[in-house]
Amino acid sequence: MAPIMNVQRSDYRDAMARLGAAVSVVTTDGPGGQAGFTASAVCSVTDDPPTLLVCLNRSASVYPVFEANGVLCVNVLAAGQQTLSNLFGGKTPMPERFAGARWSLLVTGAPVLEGATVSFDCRVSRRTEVGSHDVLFCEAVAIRGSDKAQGLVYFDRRYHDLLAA
Ligand SMILES: NC(=O)C1=CN([C@@H]2O[C@H](COP(=O)(O)OP(=O)(O)OC[C@H]3O[C@@H](n4cnc5c(N)ncnc54)[C@H](O)[C@@H]3O)[C@@H](O)[C@H]2O)C=CC1
Ligand SMILES: Cc1cc2nc3c(=O)[nH]c(=O)nc-3n(C[C@H](O)[C@H](O)[C@H](O)COP(=O)(O)O)c2cc1C
Repeated sequence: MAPIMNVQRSDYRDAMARLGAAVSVVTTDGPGGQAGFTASAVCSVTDDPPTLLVCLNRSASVYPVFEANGVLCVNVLAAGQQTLSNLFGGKTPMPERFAGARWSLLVTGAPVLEGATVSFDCRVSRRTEVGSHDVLFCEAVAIRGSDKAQGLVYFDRRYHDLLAA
């Protein structure tokens, strides 16, 4: 493939499709109501204080809800949960999204997904605007993991189960 020098949005998206990533359903609940969306833009920042980041498009219908609540739970999807990724990936009404799985609570009240490989229950400690997105820095106040769940990766615009040997 020839190098691209003047990078357009479509070039960037095609290139990012080559970067395999975990897929999470990020949820919230509180005074702003209940909401959730699918995110691949999730990354560890530092372990002290335990902080990860989530990038959220300001034009997403869920944006004002996350802004109002200030808490969220990053639920990393397991093999076989790609249906949930599509359900939370846009357009579907919120009650329908949550009806697709079973949920519990940890500390903040944000919904914690049953069967996720791991869930990070967080308070949003800082946020910054970059282009179309807000980068939410999220401090983990509780974590719940599953030893049994196998991973799920989004690569080349498709889902791939990540099975341990
Ligand atoms: N960071 C984000 O906001 C992401 C948004 N999406 C959305 O999900 C839908 C389906 O996506 P794909 O099937 O992966 O095809 P696509 O061609 O829209 O995206 C390919 C890749 O580009 C990146 N990307 C897409 N939209 C982006 C955005 N607005 N800001 C920053 N990075 C972006 C992601 O890494 C994505 O996997 C699209 O509507 C897309 O906008 C998907 C992945 C990440
Ligand atoms: C695989 C996948 C990954 C996504 N990653 C992100 C992301 O990291 N950040 C984001 O703002 N939106 C991301 N989206 C899009 C949101 O999930 C979607 O915009 C959100 O559900 C809100 O849609 P709505 O405005 O119809 O409610 C992703 C979608 C898919 C299918």
